[in-house]
Amino acid sequence: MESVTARADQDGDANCSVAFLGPLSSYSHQATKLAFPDPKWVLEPTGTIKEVFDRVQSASITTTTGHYYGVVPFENSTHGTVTFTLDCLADRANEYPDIVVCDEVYLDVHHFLLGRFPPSPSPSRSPSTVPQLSSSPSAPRAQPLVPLSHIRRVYSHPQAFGQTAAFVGRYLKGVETIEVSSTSRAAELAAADETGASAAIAGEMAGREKGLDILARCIEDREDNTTRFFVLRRGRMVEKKITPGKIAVYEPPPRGDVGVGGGGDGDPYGGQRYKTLVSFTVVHGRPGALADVLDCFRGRGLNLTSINSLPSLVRSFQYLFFVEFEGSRFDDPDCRVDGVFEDLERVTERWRWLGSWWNRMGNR
Ligand SMILES: O=C(O)C(=O)C[C@]1(C(=O)O)C=C[C@@H](O)C=C1
Repeated sequence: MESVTARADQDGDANCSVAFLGPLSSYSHQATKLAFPDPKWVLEPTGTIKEVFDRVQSASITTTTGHYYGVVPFENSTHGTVTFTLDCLADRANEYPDIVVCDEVYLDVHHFLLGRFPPSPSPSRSPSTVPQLSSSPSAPRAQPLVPLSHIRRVYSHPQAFGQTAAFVGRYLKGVETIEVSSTSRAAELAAADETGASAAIAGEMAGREKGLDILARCIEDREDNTTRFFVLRRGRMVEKKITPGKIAVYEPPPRGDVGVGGGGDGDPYGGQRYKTLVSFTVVHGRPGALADVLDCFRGRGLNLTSINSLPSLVRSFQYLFFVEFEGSRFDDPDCRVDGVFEDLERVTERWRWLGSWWNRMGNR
C-alpha cells in the first residue's frame, strides 16, 4: 500500500516511519496520528495487524539512521482483547524476537452506519418509519436516521461488530454481516456497491472520505467505548530510565500528559506511571502453578492491570498467559520489577518481557 506521505524529515532523517492497519481513516490511522502528529513521520498503512509486526521486526533501521514503529489495537473497553494482536505478541513461531511495546494510545471510538440513503421516499429524519428505541438495558443507544429496508449486507471489522451488537441485533436483523480486515476497508466496500444495498460500520472520517451517507450515528453499545492501541518498536535492549517525553530511542510526542502520576501513598516510587507486559507459560498439571506466578506480583507489591490467555498451541487446552502490571524495568529504584523477573525465572516454564512504557490511562 502507498504511504500517507512520502515527505522526508527536513533535517535529513528520512527514515521515520510508522506502520498501522489501513486503509486510511481506520481507527488505527487515527490513533497513529495522535501518537505521531509531526509531519516528519511517514505513516504506512498495511493490510493486516500481522503485517505491522512483520514490518517493525524487519525494519533495518538503527537509532542513527532513523526509526520504525508500528501501531496496533490491543483492547477495547466494550468488546475486549484484539486477538490478532495478542496472537502476534504470543509469537509462537519466534518471528518477532525483537519487538517490544514502547507506548500506548487511548482512542474514543464512535461507530457510524454508513451507506446510501434509501431510494424513496426521500431521506427524512422523521422517525415514523424507523423502529423506536426501547428502554431495556440491552437496547441500542441510537436509532437509524432513515429506514434501512434497502440494506442487504453490512461490512465491518469483527471488533466493530462486537462493539455495536445491540444496534445490529435490533435494526439489522436478517441482514448479512461480513467481516473484513478493518472498518475503513468496510467503508471502501460499501462505497463500491452502486446498488446502495451495502452498508459499513465504520468511523465518520472513513464515511466522509468515501462519500457515504450517514444512516445512523454513534451506534456503539456503550458511550464510553474506547480502544487502547500499543506502539511497537524493535529493540529489546534495556535502557536506563524513562523520562516523560523521552522513552529510550522512542520520543513520544508531547500529548499534554505525563502519565497517571504516581508517588501517591500506595506507591512511593511512582510505579503507576508506567506499565510493563510479560508473557509466560506454567507447568500445566501442577495445581497452583498459575497462582504461584500471580503471588510473585503480590509479593513484590506490583499492581496488575490486565490478564489475558491464549491457547499455547503446544498441546490442546494448555495456555500462554499475558500479565500487564504497573511498573517499569527502566525506572525501578527499589528493584521490584527486576525482582519479579527473577521470580518468573523460577516459577514459570518460560517467560518473556514484552515492553515497559509510559502509562497514558487517565490522560486521554
Ligand atoms: O478497523 C479499524 O478501523 C481498526 O483500526 C481496527 C479496530 C480493532 O481491531 O479493534 C480498531 C479500533 C476499533 O476497536 C475497531 C477496530
